[in-house]
Amino acid sequence: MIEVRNLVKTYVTKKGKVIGVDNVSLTVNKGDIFGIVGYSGAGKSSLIRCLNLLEKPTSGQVIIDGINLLSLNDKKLRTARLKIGMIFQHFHLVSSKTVFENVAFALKAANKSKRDTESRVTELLEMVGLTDKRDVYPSQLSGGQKQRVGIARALANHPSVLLCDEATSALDPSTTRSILSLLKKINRELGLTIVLITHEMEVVKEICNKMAIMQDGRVIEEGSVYEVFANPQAPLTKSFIQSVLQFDVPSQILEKRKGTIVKIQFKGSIAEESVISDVFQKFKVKGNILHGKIEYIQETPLGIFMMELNGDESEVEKAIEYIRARTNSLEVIVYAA
Ligand SMILES: Nc1ncnc2c1ncn2[C@@H]1O[C@H](COP(=O)(O)OP(=O)(O)OP(=O)(O)O)[C@@H](O)[C@H]1O
Repeated sequence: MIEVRNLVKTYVTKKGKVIGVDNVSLTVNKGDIFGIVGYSGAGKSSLIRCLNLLEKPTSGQVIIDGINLLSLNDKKLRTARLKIGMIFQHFHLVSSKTVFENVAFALKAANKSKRDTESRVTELLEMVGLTDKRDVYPSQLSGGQKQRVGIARALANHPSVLLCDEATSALDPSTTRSILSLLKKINRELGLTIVLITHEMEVVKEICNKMAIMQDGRVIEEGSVYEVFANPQAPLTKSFIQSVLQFDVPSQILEKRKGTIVKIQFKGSIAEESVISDVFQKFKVKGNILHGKIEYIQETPLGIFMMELNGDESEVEKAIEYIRARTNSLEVIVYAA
């Protein structure tokens, strides 16, 4: 488990103080895949680099598996860091070393014997699907393969936490998916806690169970990925969600409609019920679906529909109340002309 308490990171520059992280407190539970999202400059890198003290916090606490990292001397910190793996956007591999040597290098710090190193690296390369690449150099690998080496190296010392610093931002969409599914597999099979930072909401939607949104060094919203997607509060969160759920009806289309336009969200098992068809049976209203989709987030459905309802005002009103009561989430976008 990771606990971040009142973490502050300020940088002193020639132009004065710059705030990287502004009083952030977070809890990441064991086994979580925790995504931290924000635009460039929001403080994500500063925060994740403070989690293994690559960046020394100005104040606050970072407690990993019960150990306050800021209380450790250099030697103890080096040992504690072996339990915190990290992967990077640009992989950070040593170009003059082979794949095997890059991974083995991580075991040097832990003083492993040659034989233990050989068997551990072999096991790791198998885990990330690179057994046949053990003797090649990084320049002969694709971006996805380089990141797999990075993952193998990060896992070498059996860490309990893996920090991912924009780990898929330099990769194409299909390679991104394969790396994300590898991370998910590692999380599931090894019970590894993963913290990742990204500016891509798609990444969070794909693998995280918890998330936080950062802006100006602060966490402005956090929670389970499903709840944040279904119920975003802050304007920035809403715009991030919009970018991935892409729920837009052109205004020219909306302007032409004569009925009442409603946006309905179906959460969880309600998305599998027949609320909409029931409405048409129960009330004298006609419906016209303008947009609709069901997203699966954390394997739980989230349905979003935009509909035009036509009929007598009182029937439309009853239909709206019925849907509202069943879904808990109906927003009238435009009332009938
Ligand atoms: N070494 C540094 N010296 C001075 N200021 C810094 C340093 N590192 C980060 N900052 C500043 O701290 C703030 C947060 O930057 P940070 O890199 O943590 O954000 P980010 O969300 O990771 O953005 P990006 O994705 O662009 O890296 C920014 O204003 C940035 O300019």
